[in-house]
Amino acid sequence: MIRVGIIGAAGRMGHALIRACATTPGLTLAAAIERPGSPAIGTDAGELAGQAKLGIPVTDDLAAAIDGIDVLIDFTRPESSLAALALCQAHGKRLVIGTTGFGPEQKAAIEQAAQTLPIMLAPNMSVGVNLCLKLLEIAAKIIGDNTDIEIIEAHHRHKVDAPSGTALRMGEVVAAALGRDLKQCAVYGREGHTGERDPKSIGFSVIRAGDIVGEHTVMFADEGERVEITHNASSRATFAKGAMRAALWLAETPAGLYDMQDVLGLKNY
Ligand SMILES: NC(=O)c1ccc[n+]([C@@H]2O[C@H](COP(=O)([O-])OP(=O)(O)OC[C@H]3O[C@@H](n4cnc5c(N)ncnc54)[C@H](O)[C@@H]3O)[C@@H](O)[C@H]2O)c1
Ligand SMILES: O=C(O)C1=N[C@H](C(=O)O)CCC1
Repeated sequence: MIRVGIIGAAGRMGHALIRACATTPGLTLAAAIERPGSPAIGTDAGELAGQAKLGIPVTDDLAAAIDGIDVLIDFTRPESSLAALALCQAHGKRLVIGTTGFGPEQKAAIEQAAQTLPIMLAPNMSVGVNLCLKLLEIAAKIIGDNTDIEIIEAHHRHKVDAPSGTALRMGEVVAAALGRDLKQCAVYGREGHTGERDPKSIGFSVIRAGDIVGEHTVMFADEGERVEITHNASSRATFAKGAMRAALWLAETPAGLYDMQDVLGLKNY
């Protein structure tokens, strides 16, 4: 049995992760961690996630819990992920990171830690989104240079980072397939007198509304036709299932920085 720790246990993803862990053969929940001061501290992780009691009380002390786990799953905030990363490094624990919104220095710290630790970092753990990343690579290579590329994403009102990690990854995949640098060609929203569209740009548009779980469309638009690749998530269970798959995979994998394409065996497609 692989012993899983879930940090961010009281969050939207935390609940979905606790439920998924309880029903995944080969995994057992060994620790549920929340931020100090969270009203969830001391509650039973199973009950917190709306399920039967699991006998695992939610704690704010990852340092005390870490020796009892094999893989930590983190869906929190970048600063918290980095603090958890430092503890995982100190204790040699594998880490699945679903948190989004990392800056360049934070990404560099994760890359550095992955030299000695197995880490899986992915902004979206659904199979469907990872299939879309492959489709985007193909579409970009075939029609990307002749079309206007726009990425549109929509998420719930509580999301704190924009564009979504998934939208940014989609932009990176498309830019790489076209030999462009996303830092140079990305346009984040438009307002006022913008001038005509730069044909080499990749545009991003963001919607935050209600309880939208996660929607992404990449548009390749020409005169007379356009191709759209769309993924709509209707439940967080799809991300949680991917995280469980990643934990099982990472438990058998040597040090390195991996993404969901590695877990799903999509790298060489
Ligand atoms: N990779 C994916 O497939 C995927 C899917 C969904 C969400 N996400 C990302 O996961 C993250 C969390 O999303 P969410 O909707 O669950 O957010 P949320 O705000 O509902 O949950 C985050 C939880 O982390 C907890 N937290 C914050 N700081 C902490 C700390 N220092 N120690 C322990 N716990 C701490 C918060 O109290 C909260 O309960 C976001 O970055 C989001 O973009 C990724
Ligand atoms: O709910 C969120 O927050 C999500 N964030 C991820 C992202 O930023 O791409 C994935 C989908 C849900």
